[in-house]
Amino acid sequence: MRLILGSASPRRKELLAQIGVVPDAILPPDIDEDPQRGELPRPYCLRLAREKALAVDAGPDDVVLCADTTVALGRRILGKPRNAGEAAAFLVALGGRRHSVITAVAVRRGERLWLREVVTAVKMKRLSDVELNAYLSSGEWQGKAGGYAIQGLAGAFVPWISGSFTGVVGLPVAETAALLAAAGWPVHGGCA
Ligand SMILES: Cc1cn([C@H]2C[C@H](O)[C@@H](COP(=O)(O)OP(=O)(O)OP(=O)(O)O)O2)c(=O)[nH]c1=O
Repeated sequence: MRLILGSASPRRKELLAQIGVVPDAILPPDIDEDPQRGELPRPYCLRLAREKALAVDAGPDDVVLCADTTVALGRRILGKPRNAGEAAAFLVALGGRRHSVITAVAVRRGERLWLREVVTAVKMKRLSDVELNAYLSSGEWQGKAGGYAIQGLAGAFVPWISGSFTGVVGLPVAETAALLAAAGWPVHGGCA
């Protein structure tokens, strides 16, 4: 039995390491991340996590772990911005409001699949032009859903969250540990 992390995200690898889990292999899946017409954020996020887990080439006894993080502003899905202009538009839309960050985690072993979503409410303050421009110049928005990373400079813009901090960063570790255990992968809370 091997543990395969199906993710190109360095954050997910680090968050797994935080709970003492080290994958045997990292095989990022390549799937189409475009939302379907009219698709809502939560079903979208669950669908992507599932599709990622199914796209990883693994043996029948291997445990595959994948996740997807989606920022939802009401019914709107904010994915990874394609450029700085789109990141700016996302941050302006998020400023002064509450939004949700959904992370869906999928664990697969052979034909069996365990799926779980974790939704966290996040409040972002309204950014001044100086803050917005400094953040865009930092480049930290790149590759991040919603165009920000709470674990970096944007932490200064987030006065409040309700839910899972690790879920916002990309992998809710408590729920992930439970899913891995359900699939038969031993997680010992740091004693692995
Ligand atoms: C909101 C938020 C997102 N993110 C990141 C987590 C995810 O890596 C990314 C959302 O993109 P995802 O599509 O979930 O993941 P990914 O493309 O980085 O990696 P893979 O599909 O191979 O697993 O946004 C943060 O790091 N901090 C945050 O505060």
